[in-house]
Amino acid sequence: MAKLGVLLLNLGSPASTAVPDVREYLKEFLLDERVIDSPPLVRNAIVRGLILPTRPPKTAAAYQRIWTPEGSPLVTVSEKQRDLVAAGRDIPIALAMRYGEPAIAKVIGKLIAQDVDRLFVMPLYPHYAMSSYETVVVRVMEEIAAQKPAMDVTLLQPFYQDEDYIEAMVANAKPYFDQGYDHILFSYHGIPERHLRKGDPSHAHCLARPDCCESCHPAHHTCYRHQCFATTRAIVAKAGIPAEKHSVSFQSRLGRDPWLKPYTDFVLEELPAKGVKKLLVMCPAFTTDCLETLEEISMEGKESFLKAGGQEFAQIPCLNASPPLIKFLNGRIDQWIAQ
Ligand SMILES: C=CC1=C(C)c2cc3[nH]c(cc4nc(cc5[nH]c(cc1n2)c(C)c5CCC(=O)O)C(CCC(=O)O)=C4C)c(C)c3C=C
Ligand SMILES: [Fe+2]
Ligand SMILES: [Fe+2]
Repeated sequence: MAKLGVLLLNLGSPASTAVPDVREYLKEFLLDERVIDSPPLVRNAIVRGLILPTRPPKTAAAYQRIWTPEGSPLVTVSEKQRDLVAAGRDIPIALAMRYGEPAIAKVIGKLIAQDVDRLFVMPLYPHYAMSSYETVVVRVMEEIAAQKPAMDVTLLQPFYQDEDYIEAMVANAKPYFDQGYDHILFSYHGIPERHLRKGDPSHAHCLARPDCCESCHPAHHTCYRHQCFATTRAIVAKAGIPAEKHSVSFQSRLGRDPWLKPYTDFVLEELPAKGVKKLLVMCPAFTTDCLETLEEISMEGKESFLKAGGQEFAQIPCLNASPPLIKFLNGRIDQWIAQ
């Protein structure tokens, strides 16, 4: 009989808000070839020469604004998700982070020490990007190849239009939708446009035309932009959000290269002039609240929207450790067990 185990994964946070810990975290994160995808010498020069000497104090200050007595929201809420999924199950449910702790190598080592030989790997990213889903899966598979190559592994695929995930998103957001709004902004983490083109197997489809993501194409299997639009369409259809009352934007860009547009920070400043006074922001790229939702959107974004003439602003919380998310994860685990 196979011994089953489940591994939940997310991005990870610094060990603390101290500048040296933040620098260490940014070093591991940004030296990842799937995050800054320049040739190694250039990547090293950019990260070690430009980013690490200047960015850590700014990032540390941002983390200080959201840090809780228990630690980073992303990590502590992920631990709650793990504990809730584990409750009532008699198989190991583990949690690891792509960067920082709990580290993938150690967590896989512990699962192997518990004799797990059939593993369900669950990256908690709804969408495929080489800088999120792909890098964590590649890292997990490298570690399994090194520690237990015979492991029987199943991967949870990006669940951007999974009906149960969409149902969870709508259930979680309903109290906010019911309060009324002028506009809902679906703000997704951005990626460089180059990353979309790299992931396009035809090298001719992604971003070749503005509506590339609307037509049928095999590139969409790995097209982050297409998948973000598909999530938005599905939520909008299920919740009955009018076409003229929502839009999509992309946040958190880094560096000077073009990233997916429109940029959330610009959109937040423009919306009040278009008559939007009461705004809801939803961030479906994140299953769990983190620096990018709690600080960049709920603090910085709110401030710039209000400064530009907006009157009411709310960020709809991510699914976090809510019953709808736990139900969704348990549904996928039950499906895998039954296979
Ligand atoms: C939702 C998936 C994510 C994608 C895709 C993604 C791409 C991506 N990110 C950076 C650079 C940074 N991201 C940072 C924080 C951060 N990013 C994600 C998720 C995705 N990133 C999360 C969940 C978080 C928050 C982590 C937390 O501890 O709460 C940061 C750190 C903060 C900062 O200094 O701004 C950086 C840097 C790039 C370059 C990129 C794609 C190429
Ligand atoms: Fe990021
Ligand atoms: Fe596309």
